[in-house]
Amino acid sequence: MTPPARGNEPRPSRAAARPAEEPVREPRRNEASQRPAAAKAAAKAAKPPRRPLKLPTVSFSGLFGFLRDRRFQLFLGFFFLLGSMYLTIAFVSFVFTGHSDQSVVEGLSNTQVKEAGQESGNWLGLVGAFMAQVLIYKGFGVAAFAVIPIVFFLGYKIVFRRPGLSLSYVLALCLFTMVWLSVLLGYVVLSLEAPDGDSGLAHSLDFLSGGIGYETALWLDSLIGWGTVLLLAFLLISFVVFFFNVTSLNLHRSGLEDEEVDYQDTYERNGLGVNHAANPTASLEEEDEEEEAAPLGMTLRRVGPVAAPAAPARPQAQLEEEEEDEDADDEQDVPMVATGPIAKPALSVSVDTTAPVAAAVAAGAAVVPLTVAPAAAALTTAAAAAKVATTSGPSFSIEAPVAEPPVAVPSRVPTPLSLADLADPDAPLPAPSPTLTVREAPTPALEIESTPGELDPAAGADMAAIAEADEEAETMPTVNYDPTLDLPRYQYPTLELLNDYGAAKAQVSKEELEANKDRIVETLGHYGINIASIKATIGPTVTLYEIVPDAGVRISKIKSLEDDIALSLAALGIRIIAPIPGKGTIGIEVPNTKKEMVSIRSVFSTDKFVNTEMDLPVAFGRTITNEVFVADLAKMPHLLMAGATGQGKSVGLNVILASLLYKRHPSQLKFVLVDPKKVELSIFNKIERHFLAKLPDTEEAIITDTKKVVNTLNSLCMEMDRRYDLLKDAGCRNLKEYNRKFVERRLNPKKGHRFMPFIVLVIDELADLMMTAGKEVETPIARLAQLARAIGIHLIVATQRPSVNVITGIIKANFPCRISFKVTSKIDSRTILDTGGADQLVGQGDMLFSAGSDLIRVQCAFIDTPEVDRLCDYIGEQQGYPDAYALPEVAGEDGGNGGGEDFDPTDRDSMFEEAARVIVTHQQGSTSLLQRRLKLGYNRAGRLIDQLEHAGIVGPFEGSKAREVLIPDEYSLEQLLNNLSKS
Ligand SMILES: Nc1ncnc2c1ncn2[C@@H]1O[C@H](COP(=O)(O)OP(=O)(O)OP(=O)(O)O)[C@@H](O)[C@H]1O
Repeated sequence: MTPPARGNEPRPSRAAARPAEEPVREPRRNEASQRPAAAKAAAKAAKPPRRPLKLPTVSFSGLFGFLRDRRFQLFLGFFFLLGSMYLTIAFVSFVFTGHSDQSVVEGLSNTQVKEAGQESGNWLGLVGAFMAQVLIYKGFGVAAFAVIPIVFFLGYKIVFRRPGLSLSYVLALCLFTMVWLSVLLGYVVLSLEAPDGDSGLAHSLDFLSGGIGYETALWLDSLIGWGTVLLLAFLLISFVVFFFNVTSLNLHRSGLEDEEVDYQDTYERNGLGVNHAANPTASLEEEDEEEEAAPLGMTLRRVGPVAAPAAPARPQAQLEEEEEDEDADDEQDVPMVATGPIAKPALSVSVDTTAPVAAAVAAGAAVVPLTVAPAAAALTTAAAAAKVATTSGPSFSIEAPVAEPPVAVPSRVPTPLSLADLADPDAPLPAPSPTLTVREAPTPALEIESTPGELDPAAGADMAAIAEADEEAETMPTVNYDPTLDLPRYQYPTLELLNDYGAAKAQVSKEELEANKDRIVETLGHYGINIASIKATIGPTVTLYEIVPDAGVRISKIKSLEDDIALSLAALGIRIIAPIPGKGTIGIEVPNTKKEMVSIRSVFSTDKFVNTEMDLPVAFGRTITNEVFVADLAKMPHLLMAGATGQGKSVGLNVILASLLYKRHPSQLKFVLVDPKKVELSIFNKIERHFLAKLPDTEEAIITDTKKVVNTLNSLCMEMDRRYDLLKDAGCRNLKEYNRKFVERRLNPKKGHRFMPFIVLVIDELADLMMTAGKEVETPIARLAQLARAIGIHLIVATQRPSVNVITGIIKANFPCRISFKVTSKIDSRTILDTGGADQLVGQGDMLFSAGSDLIRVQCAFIDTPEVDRLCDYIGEQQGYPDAYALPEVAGEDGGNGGGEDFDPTDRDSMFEEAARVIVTHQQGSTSLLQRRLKLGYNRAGRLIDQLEHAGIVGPFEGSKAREVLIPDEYSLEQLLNNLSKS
């Protein structure tokens, strides 16, 4: 259902139209008119019939071509602006002079204009009096003032070309207000009338409603009587519901819903009409028609070079070709699109500091809704808790944070301890020393070293390109491009799609805590290790006991007792952290007897996730201190996941995908899903036209066949190659900078530039691929992992078998961020994390997240298959792109990037030789150079570069640098081309 591209419209170019007009030029007509009629007739008979082709072409664009003339637009725009002023003055004047002018206007047919004008009292003369009379007195009463903003807005839009409210938005609002208000006032006036049909007051007020308002009210009154009031109320409510897209009457809306409203607002500000309800059946053509029908200067969504909303998934080549067809001055005429939400930079990992407040609150009051007032209550409760802590007995104390910000608090009970219980002065206090402190304090924010992938400026800096890009910047329009306008009605998923498990139940009793503490103290005591103090922090899966040993005790001694302590506690999954980094204490993680399930909804509803400014935020779950753990995939920049079968990998992958689907618009993110197991990711098929990318001419977007995986990986390498070329051309160091520049319209789509979405490649089972395709997949994965960070391609690779022949050295070296669910042996744990510990996890989503030196234990959130299903249905049922996002085509079965010997010369592009000459003349092996010089689309230029590589004209891809040109001069090239054609 691709709508006709702009460039394909049967619109004659100016050059083509001119010769067609020549036969009817003035001089000939004059000559002809001077001849006698008979001679004229003879000449006419003798003249060969005029060829139909010579007739001037009559087309819409030809007829209304003057509308594109900026001078005419300005003329019209100022006409409206001044017109609105004129109306304002005339209307205000009517308030004072309307009564006296009434007879003048009504008697116009019998009076001379000059006379009538002299009689008229309106400040703007007879015309002013007439307009006010028609619009106010006969029309809509005072509500007719609503015409003024319409006229003003029309002029403003045409003159200033500013993005913002759309005309349809203002029209709908003003017209509704005008009609509704005049009928309401009509009804009021009617009600004030005496039953005998007249009343002085009503008569003096009847200008309020105007004739139309009064007559309509009268008609309604005779039809439905008092029901008129109800009808008006109903109309008002309906209008508000549709106009402001009210979907919920819940005043205590979660943050995520609020955010949707923000997006909505953005759309409205962007001039996208008023009804944003998802309309899965609305075709893209319809949208285009709407735009075409909009009056001059109001086609805000016709964003020219790139925004063509109806064909967003079109390959860039097509876009470019369309653009080539545009008139040269089209660029100036391109109407603007308002700024939309752009991904902002963010820290890579953050921790939800609300959790401790939640914990404290939850301990005192079980459920705290997501409103500000309860958050304040949280503070009060937390303060009370702190007070309790200071007054508690010497052998058992509780710390609770006081100064937490009043933020949204998740409705859950993160810790089983009841402050009320513990504050009870009569409660029996445990005797043994040392003191156990149950701590619900925040841990310091976890930060992964920010390693934004950047092109080496020295290697890639092409100063000429940068200068050129800057030069372009000056000539391009300054209004911003909004990629989300591709699918303006897209609704972000809501929390309602996810299961609500309610507030979690208390899992760890005070007795359990005390018993564990006693056993730890006792066990260590057996080995002569005395403890100064011990604190417990309760998490969803494990409780962390933090020990401060007596002075002089060696840490390595405690570490060596790990197994003994585990034995004496009779618990699996004990992990000893000695020392806890940055704290100088020793941590012993003991699994809780009853685990708490962390629902995805409870994680997604937190302030941390809702308000995150990360580019690709992933809410993994909760740390052992109950804090929500959100990390930025864009900063990781790739992720390796391992875990024995049944330990939560698939759920973990779904959590990652769901997080990204909740936070990104389809125009900003694409997934390439590789699922050798064939069943794990198939559920995401439904969002193919929104979020998936695939090779052209392939049926399924989710790749299950190894051969296709190789092609897809090679295609991604090509995409990476092209993106690097574009970045270099734009003088940008990473995707973010590039997209910012593009959004600001400082990059020219005619030169191949485009808005680039993030691409996330997910491989669900690497072991399978490595066994069947080995090096063929290892090499492109490693290349992508090494180089793709700066250009927004991120990899998530999962495997059941973290053995060294699957996670090879080269793969591992390029995945600094790793996640391990429970694995079966310490060796596996070392393979994936470079340290033990993953073998000690308790399963069911218990995981270790490693980012460089940090190792964080997280209980992965749980998302069930029906939830994923609902999420995908919700997105899939909305209007999407015509097809999945097209990855570059790869030349042959082997992917086109390698296999030089198998190259088939007959496959060469018809522009091969020309491309070779361009490359050799400029001594620059770049795809974008070919695009510019030969006016080619992306795919074709990319293919040409591959063919040139096969032919030995350019060297292999070198990341940020341009490819090396292997032929020194044109003479050598001609010889080579001769040889090639002979062979
Ligand atoms: N975060 C979690 N919270 C609670 N339970 C979980 C969690 N993750 C997984 N589980 C439980 O473990 C089961 C297995 O999880 P999952 O299917 O993700 O394992 P897997 O590692 O992908 O296994 P395989 O590799 O065989 O596909 C789930 O059905 C669920 O019952």
